[in-house]
Amino acid sequence: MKPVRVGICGLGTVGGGTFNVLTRNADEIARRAGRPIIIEQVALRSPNPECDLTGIKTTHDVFEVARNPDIDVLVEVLGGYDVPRELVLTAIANGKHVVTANKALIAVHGNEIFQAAHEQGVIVAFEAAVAGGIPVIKSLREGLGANRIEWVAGIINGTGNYILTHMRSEGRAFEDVLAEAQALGYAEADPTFDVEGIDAAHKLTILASIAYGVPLQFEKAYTEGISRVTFDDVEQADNLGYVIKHLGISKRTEQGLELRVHPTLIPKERLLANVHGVKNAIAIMGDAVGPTLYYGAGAGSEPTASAVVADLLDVARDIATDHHYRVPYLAFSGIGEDDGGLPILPMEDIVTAYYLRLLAVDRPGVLARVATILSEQSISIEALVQKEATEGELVPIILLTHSCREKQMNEAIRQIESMADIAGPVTRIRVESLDEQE
Ligand SMILES: NC(=O)c1ccc[n+]([C@@H]2O[C@H](COP(=O)([O-])OP(=O)(O)OC[C@H]3O[C@@H](n4cnc5c(N)ncnc54)[C@H](O)[C@@H]3O)[C@@H](O)[C@H]2O)c1
Ligand SMILES: N[C@@H](CCO)C(=O)O
Ligand code: NA
Repeated sequence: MKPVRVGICGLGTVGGGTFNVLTRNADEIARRAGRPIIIEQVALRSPNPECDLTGIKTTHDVFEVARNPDIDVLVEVLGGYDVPRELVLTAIANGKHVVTANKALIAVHGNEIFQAAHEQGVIVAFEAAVAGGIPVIKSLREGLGANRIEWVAGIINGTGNYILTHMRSEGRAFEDVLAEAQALGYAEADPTFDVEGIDAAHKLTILASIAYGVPLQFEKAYTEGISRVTFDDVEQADNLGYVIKHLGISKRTEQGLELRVHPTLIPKERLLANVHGVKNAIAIMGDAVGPTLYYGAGAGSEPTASAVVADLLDVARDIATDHHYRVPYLAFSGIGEDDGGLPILPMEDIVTAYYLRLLAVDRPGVLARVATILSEQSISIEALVQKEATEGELVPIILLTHSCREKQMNEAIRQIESMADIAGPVTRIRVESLDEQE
């Protein structure tokens, strides 16, 4: 059987892992694919000490790979938006299949890329782009194909979860743990993508398109990161029986789709609350199957390579199939031009419970006024903790509310922040009690 010839563009964390897994497991992979998958060329800027390139054709020009007539599949593992977009479109125009780990590329330029690929009849596969080594795209797109998906919620940024885990378990500072995650190869080239929630929003955008058959709409995702979560919030949440996790959440409602990424309080006993370090987990609710959970390494060299190589196997198996009969890029037939009657909802319309932390002057009547403001917005309080203050100091007040509309909470926070006896901004962390164990 003719081998499938691969060109790898980028030999960093993921590219290096892909090179090594493909080389090390070549025989096993060939038996699975029914033909050998060989590395024909590697485009790199600098050597990767983990990879032995003896006998491999190399280049510094990634576009040489996209135009190389001896290559069947281009693997894009550079990172970024612009060069990868041009590279992938060039490869597609040259009739090559594409495998990428780049969620920024798919979330922002995916609609255009899939259209071009469809016209050329080539495959674009991106399992590594969401939750690294966890085969969540395949599970959602194929394994859950019978279901109407009700919600998807998960920890989908390894770096962020690594930081929250080590802040909680060791009381370490944010910057210190971030530097460690970067050294381990988990973080994006620009780590603000990890800590400000952008990377998770890219991934959630992709998951929502596959779950509900809507076009990729990254620009409509609500995005909030973990950079403002303090050790005090982590401790307060712990005292109340919760763990703070950074979640991507997309729920189907009667009005449309929620698409939001933010720190979230989760009850300690939930499975998602017990996903630590660089591990990711995604809970998906289907109407037929019920709740399901996918867990594993969300970042790192070989775990991510595991997904890249699995996509190469799919390409090797599907290469001879008429492209009209292949699994569609985003699971639904058509390139996602129609939103199936599911618009993405503005953040003001979502309904959730909240954790609030306020700093108040220790004076009678402050708490009563806060309670009145909340009740005027029809927000009821589930729990309240007021810490002891020493004379003249500000006291932290912690509140847990029942569910309300975000719009009402915005108004309540605006009024609370304008009270003379409240110092500084109110911290707000949303609470989710999604029952993935139901
Ligand atoms: N690191 C992870 O755990 C992980 C997991 C899933 C997905 N991803 C995604 O995989 C992609 C790669 O991430 P990474 O962590 O391997 O990054 P990296 O920085 O370790 O590797 C990227 C490599 O590409 C090279 N490169 C960049 N532009 C180039 C060019 N024009 N020509 C030749 N080489 C070029 C860089 O020199 C570098 O070696 C990104 O899109 C990232 O979001 C990473
Ligand atoms: N920077 C990403 C890599 C995996 O997509 C993360 O930490 O999750
Ligand atoms: Na994956």
